[in-house]
Amino acid sequence: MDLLHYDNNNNNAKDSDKCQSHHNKHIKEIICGIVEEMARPNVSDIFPFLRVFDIQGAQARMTNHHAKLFAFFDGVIEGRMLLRTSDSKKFNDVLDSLIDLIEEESSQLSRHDIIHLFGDMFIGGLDTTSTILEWAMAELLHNPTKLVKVREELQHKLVNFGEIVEESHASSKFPYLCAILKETLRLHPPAPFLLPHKSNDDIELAGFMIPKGAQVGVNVWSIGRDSSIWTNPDLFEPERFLECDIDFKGKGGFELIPFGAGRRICPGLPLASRFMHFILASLLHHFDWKLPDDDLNQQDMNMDHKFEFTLRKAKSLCVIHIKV
Ligand code: HEM
Repeated sequence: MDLLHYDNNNNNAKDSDKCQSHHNKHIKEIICGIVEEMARPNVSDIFPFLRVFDIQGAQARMTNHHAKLFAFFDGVIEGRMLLRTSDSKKFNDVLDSLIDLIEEESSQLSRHDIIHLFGDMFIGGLDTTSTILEWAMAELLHNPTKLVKVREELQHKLVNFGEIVEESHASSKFPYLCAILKETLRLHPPAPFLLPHKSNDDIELAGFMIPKGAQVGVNVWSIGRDSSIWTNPDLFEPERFLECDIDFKGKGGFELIPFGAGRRICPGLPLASRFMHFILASLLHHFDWKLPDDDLNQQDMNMDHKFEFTLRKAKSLCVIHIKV
């Protein structure tokens, strides 16, 4: 099921694509603005009494970005509702299902809720998912033997046996693909400090006193590279996950928690997990990949991080796809 079609009214495929790509660009710009703002150091986080003065203008800019984002979703919902009444047209995407819910008698969901729900989903899900896929592709191009191995796994299961794989069986059917994503999340967690948490009380943890009200960040990037937990922590070795049942669902151990753990674990985890596996498998199965000529040697690839709110590649990945 699609999340939402922005283009409610276009029957012409070409115009519809154009409109969709215009909206994609617009929404990407807004989300980038929000994510950049979240990453910018703010003196009010250190001296909370300064918050009311908004010295750096962060609050004003953030309010502006959110107003644009909410206006955008409001426009999409408005268009869709009109279309449903005038043409009885339905797209059967998530938006349609949510509108069905608000139209139910005594519904507890409002249009306002949908706007905020989409806000959460897009802010929380867009940059994180695309970043992890970029890193997974970059690691595979940087380690071509692993690229060959995962493509063989997909080829073997999908072509030779023509298998249709149920999502719930993905990890047993494609163990190497799953291991690649775990290894990518270990080395390049999109949210390297999770989201800021705040302690409700004074608490002593591992010998450290965390005072009530302190802001706490969990450095999952560093947990992922801790040599007391992982052998050769800086190497990309998906094989390490084939022999053990470590998962990223925040249950059991805490050595791999790119989505957080416990009560505030990422609510988008099930969706993100499906997206990541499905998109990566599709990219690898349907295309061959190579580096552009001037960057042919995979050892020379720039694999540095850019520490922002999400842990992006310092140099965006540039690759050539060849349809197979
Ligand atoms: C690879 C993809 C993703 C990663 C690595 C990721 C990671 C995270 C992390 C680390 C947190 C904070 C957890 C904490 O505070 O302890 C979080 C929160 C959140 N994520 Fe995700 N996320 C991903 C995809 C998504 C998707 C696809 C959605 C929605 C469709 C989403 C929606 C959210 C929301 C709404 C929150 C805030 C939850 C709260 O305030 O309690 N995320 N995510």
